[in-house]
Amino acid sequence: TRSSGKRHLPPGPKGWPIIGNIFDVPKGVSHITYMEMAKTYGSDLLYLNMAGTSMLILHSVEAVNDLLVEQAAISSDRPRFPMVGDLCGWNFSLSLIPYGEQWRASRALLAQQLSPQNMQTYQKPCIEENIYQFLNRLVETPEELQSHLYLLAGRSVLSTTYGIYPRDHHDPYLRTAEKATRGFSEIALRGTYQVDIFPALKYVPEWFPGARFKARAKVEKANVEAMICDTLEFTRRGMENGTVRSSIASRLLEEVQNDESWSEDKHVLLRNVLGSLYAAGVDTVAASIHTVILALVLNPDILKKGQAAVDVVVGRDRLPNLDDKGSIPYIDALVMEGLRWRPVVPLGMPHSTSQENIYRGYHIPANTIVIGNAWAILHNPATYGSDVDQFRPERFLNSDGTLNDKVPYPSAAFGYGRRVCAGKSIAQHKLWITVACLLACFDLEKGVKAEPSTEYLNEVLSFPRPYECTIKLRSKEIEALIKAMVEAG
Ligand code: HEM
Repeated sequence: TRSSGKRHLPPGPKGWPIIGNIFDVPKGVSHITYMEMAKTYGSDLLYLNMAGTSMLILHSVEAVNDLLVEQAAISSDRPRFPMVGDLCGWNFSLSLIPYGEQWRASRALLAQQLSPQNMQTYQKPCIEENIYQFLNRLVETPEELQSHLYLLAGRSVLSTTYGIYPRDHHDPYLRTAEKATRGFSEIALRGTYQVDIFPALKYVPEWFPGARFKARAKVEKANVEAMICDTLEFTRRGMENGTVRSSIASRLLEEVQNDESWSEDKHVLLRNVLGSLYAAGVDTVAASIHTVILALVLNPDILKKGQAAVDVVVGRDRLPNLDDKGSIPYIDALVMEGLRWRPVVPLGMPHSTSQENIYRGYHIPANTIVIGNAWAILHNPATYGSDVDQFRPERFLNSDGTLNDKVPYPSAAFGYGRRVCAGKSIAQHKLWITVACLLACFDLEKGVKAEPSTEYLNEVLSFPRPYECTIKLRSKEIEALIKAMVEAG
């Protein structure tokens, strides 16, 4: 066992002086590498020293529950991100802000807006309208599945958050938000920037040789500011001249008008919370849906079962809506299996400890980065069966087709403890209605040119490499139903 002074650290490779284990860990995200490394130490805890920063990777539900849920009071901070946070300006974002008063106030604002009551009144009609538009686009240009999916996910966040309803990919608000978010993904990829390993570099001036990262950061910062400010300004102006539809922003701004204790600080808080949602809630949702579509294309028998399950409940005279959620367990099983089989954030978001701790006799220093390896948890044969690498929704079902509550929900896909995904419920609704509607309307088949690749790109998020598939309407009547829903919306 290694030690820090006299105290024992959890198991992990020995490492070099100063740089520690930097070279033991490949560039990019590496959930499988960590899982394999943990196995070689026969431990669900894996400790690495990243040039002086302690990192602890958890590989079991037990360790995650003990450290990130039970001890959330000391493990809900975030590490600092010198490049993406300090220099590119993402520190405002709810996903990155330190654990404290501002974080608490932000989560409270969202919890209130995303409450079940608000979900029924405000989010549900908006989510449904977006999905029917998406189906209509798929009827017209099925070969553009990928870009329709991103438009669906982006439009859905912009409309529920700000009342912005982009018509197409050229919408300026959509483009600005996409640009900022793409920048985030490129920059946050571990190992891309030296300043993340040696934070003192952030003080070197822009003209200094090798400081090109500072020029990049300036451009990114401008994109981020445009994303969070222009959108809220759209809602504010729209409210003044009565042209904007209700949204999370408009309802919160209305509250402000009646709140005498409202201050500039609270306004900034509101802007920042809302500005956090696009980056957190677009690619995650699009990638999760993409995974289920890939699985359906690869498994025609599962597609058929899903279609039959929807048809029995919904019939052929209407499209599914969110009131059907709860009565088609096969769709729940499909969505859960997608989240389990290929979790979008396989290593979750890193937490950080705010004080030192002893766990199972091991010393865990203050400011240790704690990562829950969702992939390892969701691919544990003891929980999900020996065929964990297969896509098999039936694992979540009893033989009579009802949900089997003995098989745990793949909650690791949404993170842990107090920092658990703030959009978990809204995301579950979006995934459910999208999968139900796709099955009701289309036959999804392999493309003619090539077998779909099952390869995933593991960047900040994990998503399928684009694949070819054929999307055909199940009948002419369904096209009429889709058109009618779009016109009604
Ligand atoms: C399938 C879709 C989604 C997945 C798999 C997902 C997953 C995650 C994960 C793993 C985290 C980190 C949790 C942790 O630190 O332990 C997270 C955080 C977060 N998610 Fe999601 N998410 C999804 C969709 C959404 C949506 C639609 C929204 C909002 C509209 C959203 C908003 C957030 C926010 C604001 C945070 C930061 C929470 C904090 O740090 O306190 N997410 N999400």
